[in-house]
Amino acid sequence: MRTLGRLRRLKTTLVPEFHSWCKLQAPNAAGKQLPRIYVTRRIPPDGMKILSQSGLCNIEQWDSDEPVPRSELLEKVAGIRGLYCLLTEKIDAEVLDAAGPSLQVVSTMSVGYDHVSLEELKKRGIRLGYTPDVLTEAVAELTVALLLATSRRLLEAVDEAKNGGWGTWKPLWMCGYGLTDSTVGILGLGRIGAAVMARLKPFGVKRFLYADTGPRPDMATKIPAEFVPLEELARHSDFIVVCCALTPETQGICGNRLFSLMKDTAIFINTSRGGVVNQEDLYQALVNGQIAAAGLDVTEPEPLPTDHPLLKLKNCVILPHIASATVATRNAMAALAASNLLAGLQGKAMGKEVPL
Ligand SMILES: O=CC(=O)O
Repeated sequence: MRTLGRLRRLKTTLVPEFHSWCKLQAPNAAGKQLPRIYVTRRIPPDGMKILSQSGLCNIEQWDSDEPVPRSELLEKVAGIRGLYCLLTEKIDAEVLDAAGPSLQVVSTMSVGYDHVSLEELKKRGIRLGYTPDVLTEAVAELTVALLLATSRRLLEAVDEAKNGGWGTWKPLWMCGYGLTDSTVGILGLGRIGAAVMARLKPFGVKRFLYADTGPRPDMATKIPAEFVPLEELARHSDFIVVCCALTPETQGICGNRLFSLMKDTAIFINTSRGGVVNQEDLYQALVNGQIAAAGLDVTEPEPLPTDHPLLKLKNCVILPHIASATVATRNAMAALAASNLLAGLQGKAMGKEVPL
C-alpha cells in the first residue's frame, strides 16, 4: 500500500499524464470569480474543447486515462460548482458531502447513471446530466457484433485456426446457431433495444419478443415486437439480449430461474450492466448446458479478474465494456456531457437531464 502511494507520488512528480492540472481561479472580464468544475478523467477532445472555450468555468482535471483515486476525488471536489464524471466514479453521499453546498450540477459522460445516488442528489437539489441517444447506434452495432461472435463461435474458431485445431473441413465442427427464422427476446425495450431489433431484422428473425415494466408501443410497433412476461420470453427466445438499465428491480434479474427456463440452444447477450446478471448462476447454466452460450460486454466487477471462471469458458465471450467505443460516439458523449454541465452551471435547461 505504502509502495503504491510512493509510486503514485513519484508519477505525479515525473509523468505529465498523471498530473492533475489546475487553472487557478481567475476573475472573468466582468471581474467575477468563475465557478470551479472538476473533470474526473482525460476525456475526448470535443468535450474538453467545449468546456475550455466556454469561458464559463475554471477547470480542474484528473488528466489521466486511469480513474482518479477516491482520496484525490474527495479532496478535489471541495467547493466545486460542477462535477463532470464517468461511470467509474461512485457519486454518493460521501462525494457530495466532500463537495459541499456549492455543488449545483453533476454531469456523467454515460447513458447509465446507476453509479450516481439519485436520492442524495435530490436531497441536496443537485441536477444530473447524462448522455442518451448519442450512443444508441454504436451500442446497438456492438450488441449485434457480440451476438454474432457468440452464436457463430468466432473467437473459438479464430483460436482453432491459430493453434492447429483446424484439421480438415468437418460437417459437425464449430457449428453454432443462426438468426434466420429465430425468435429474439429483448429484456428492456428502450432506444438501444429498439435499435438492436432494427439491425437484427434483416437477418431473417421470425419473431421479436420483449419484456419490460410495461408495454412500450412507441418502441415496439414499428418492428413489430410482442410484449410478454419474462418467463415467456425465456421459454421462447433463441437469443435473449439484455438492454435494460440497472435498477434495484433489475439487479440480478438474470439468474437461475431465467436460465432454467431458457432453451438449451439459446444464446444470452448482455450489453447493459453486469449487475443485472447473477454471474454464478450464469456460470452454472453455461457449464451444465442449460443454455448454449453467453456474450457479455459488461460484468461485475469491471474489470473482471483475469482468473474469473467465466473467462475460462469457450462458450462465453467477454468484452471489456466497449459498446459505445467509436471515436465519433465517445466525442459526442463527451460533448453532450460538457454542454449539459455548462447549462446546469448557468441554471438553463440541459440537453439531456435525468428528472429527479
Ligand atoms: O455503459 C455505458 C454508458 O452507460 O454510457
